[in-house]
Amino acid sequence: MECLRIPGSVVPCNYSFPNSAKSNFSNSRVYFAPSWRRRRRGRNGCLRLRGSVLGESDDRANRSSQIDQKKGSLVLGTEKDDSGSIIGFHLIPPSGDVEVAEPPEDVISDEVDEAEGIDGKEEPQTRTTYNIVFVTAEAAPYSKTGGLGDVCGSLPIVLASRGHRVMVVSPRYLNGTAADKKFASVVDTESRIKVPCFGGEQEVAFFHEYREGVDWVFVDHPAYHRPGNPYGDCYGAFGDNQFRFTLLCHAACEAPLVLPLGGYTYGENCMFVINDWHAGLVSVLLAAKYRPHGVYKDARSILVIHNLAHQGVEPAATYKNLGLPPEWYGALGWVFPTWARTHALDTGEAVNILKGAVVTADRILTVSKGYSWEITTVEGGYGLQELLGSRKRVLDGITNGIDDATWNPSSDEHIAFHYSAEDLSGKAQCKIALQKELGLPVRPDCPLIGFIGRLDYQKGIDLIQQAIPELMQDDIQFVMLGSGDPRFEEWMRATESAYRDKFRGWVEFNVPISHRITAGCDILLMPSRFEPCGLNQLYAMRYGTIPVVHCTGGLGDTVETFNPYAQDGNGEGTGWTFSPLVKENMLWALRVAISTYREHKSSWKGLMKRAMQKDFTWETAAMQYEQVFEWAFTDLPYVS
Ligand SMILES: Nc1ncnc2c1ncn2[C@@H]1O[C@H](COP(=O)(O)OP(=O)(O)O[C@H]2O[C@H](CO)[C@@H](O)[C@H](O)[C@H]2O)[C@@H](O)[C@H]1O
Repeated sequence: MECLRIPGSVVPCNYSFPNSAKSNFSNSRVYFAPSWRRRRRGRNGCLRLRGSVLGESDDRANRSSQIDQKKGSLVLGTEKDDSGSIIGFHLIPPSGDVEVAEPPEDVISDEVDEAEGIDGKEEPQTRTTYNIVFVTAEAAPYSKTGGLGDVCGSLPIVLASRGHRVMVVSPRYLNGTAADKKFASVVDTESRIKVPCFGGEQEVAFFHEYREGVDWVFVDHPAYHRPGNPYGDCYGAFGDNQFRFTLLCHAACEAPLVLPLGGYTYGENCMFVINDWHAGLVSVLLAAKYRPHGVYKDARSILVIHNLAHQGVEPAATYKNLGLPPEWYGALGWVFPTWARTHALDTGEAVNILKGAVVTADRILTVSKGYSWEITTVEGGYGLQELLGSRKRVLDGITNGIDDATWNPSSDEHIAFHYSAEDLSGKAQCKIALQKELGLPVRPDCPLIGFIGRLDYQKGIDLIQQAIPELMQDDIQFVMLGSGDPRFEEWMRATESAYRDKFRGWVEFNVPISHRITAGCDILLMPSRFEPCGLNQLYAMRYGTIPVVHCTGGLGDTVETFNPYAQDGNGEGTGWTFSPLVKENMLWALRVAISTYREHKSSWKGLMKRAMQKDFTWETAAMQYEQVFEWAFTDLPYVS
């Protein structure tokens, strides 16, 4: 058996790893390349680079690709054209002091056949592959309170299907309810590390599941085991969230180094995709704790901002708990403006974890193009606008996709009747089924308006509150599903009692009913004050439910206002956007939508079909992510 040795220890002598990490690095081991690697090998045992996001032609099949051992410790796969010129590189994902054995030839052949498909269908392909490590507070189906869970549950799978090696690191939440079953299939890796933070060493464990091509890694610690959701309970946000997510970030930085997943660590050359403030310490740790010791010097980090309103701000005195060198205070240091201080002696000094990530991440992404601009303005920047503006060169926006397996009206397991853009009859039946389920009068021709979302200031619930007395004068039905701010929950219950034959307020986080509302309604209302992307309008369009939205962030980017003059009302638009965000505008847009539904049936059908046919697939977004990965690796990593 031929062995390829990857030389060069990644562990510098002056860097102290926890014991568990040392044991993984101290022995050179011989491994069979795991299945994710075998899948991408050609029959000759060399890595094959197939397909391209850059639009290369089919003659790529003739190009040779081989494993080269470069001077030093880096190993690159090179792609050459017919003349032998090198036209591309990719990093062999794991590095570290390990030996990799080529699997037997027959194993390789089987994997290649499988990858190409018996029917000759090409798998999704990519040109350069990366070791990608998502760090996130939530990932569906294991944990979800909103859109972050959806994104981190779907995008990693699509990137893995495109040839990348992908790990998702998230906490193992147990809250003593049936939701704990979601972690039933994850297993204890028996790998433990000690995290130096909060004045001591915290032992955390790693659990793991390999599912749909992704390594789902769960950080386990007693702080993640308590009633409530990932961030809080009925009394509000947990007081130790800074501690809980500091643990997550430290553990996520160690995971690629210490976990031999499939017998093989991810190694140092990773692309960390860090999501929101909960994961924000990762890029600070890379810059402050690892790179000065020669570790992760070739890794990159991308901060993905799903919601700038939450930044992980705590008193300045907590800085010493974070496990960072004292001289790095400035990266996180934050001073509240005078008006936001509580008393005359309050200096307003704080640590802001998201700010630290904005400073140290190699690139910054928001979840739509529109939002990437908004966060550089006073209105949308939540105090970080100037800093974000100073990083404009590396700031971009990529619109989220939707998971077609979960959100597809022709196969959705939560809805009673299936339908498609070609045959819409099932949608009418879904509407009747929803009216029955909600106990509303069954009236197929009565416009049914829906709202789904967190009951939060962001979502503009107060505007709906203001508009309801007027809206209830119209011949419509309205259903709201949401949980969050107790004042809005109470208002929804009271409104349902006041308008029993027209309004339903379902106070709960309930995924199946969210699918049935998405399928059964005619119109989805989203008067969000700001919306980094918004997924519900994307789901609604996929289900032929017409969105009426405030023109902000991702809502403005994804919903195209209906144009009654284009092709006699049959040409353009997938919904209605309104701006500015005032009750009158919202009511006006809703009423135009309602009259179009009632009086212009063929225009409405056209709207539904165009909305359903819009491309919001993760494949499209994943290709854009790959482009940003490439840019990040082209630039030098952040150093202080
Ligand atoms: N009561 C309930 N029952 C069942 N399901 C419910 C529910 N309330 C909400 N959901 C679900 O949670 C998700 C919410 O996604 P959004 O994108 O609308 O919002 P969120 O503000 O959480 O996400 C943030 O991150 C995402 C992802 O990047 C951005 O799209 C968004 O703009 C940003 O605010 C949807 O899947 C929705 O169906």
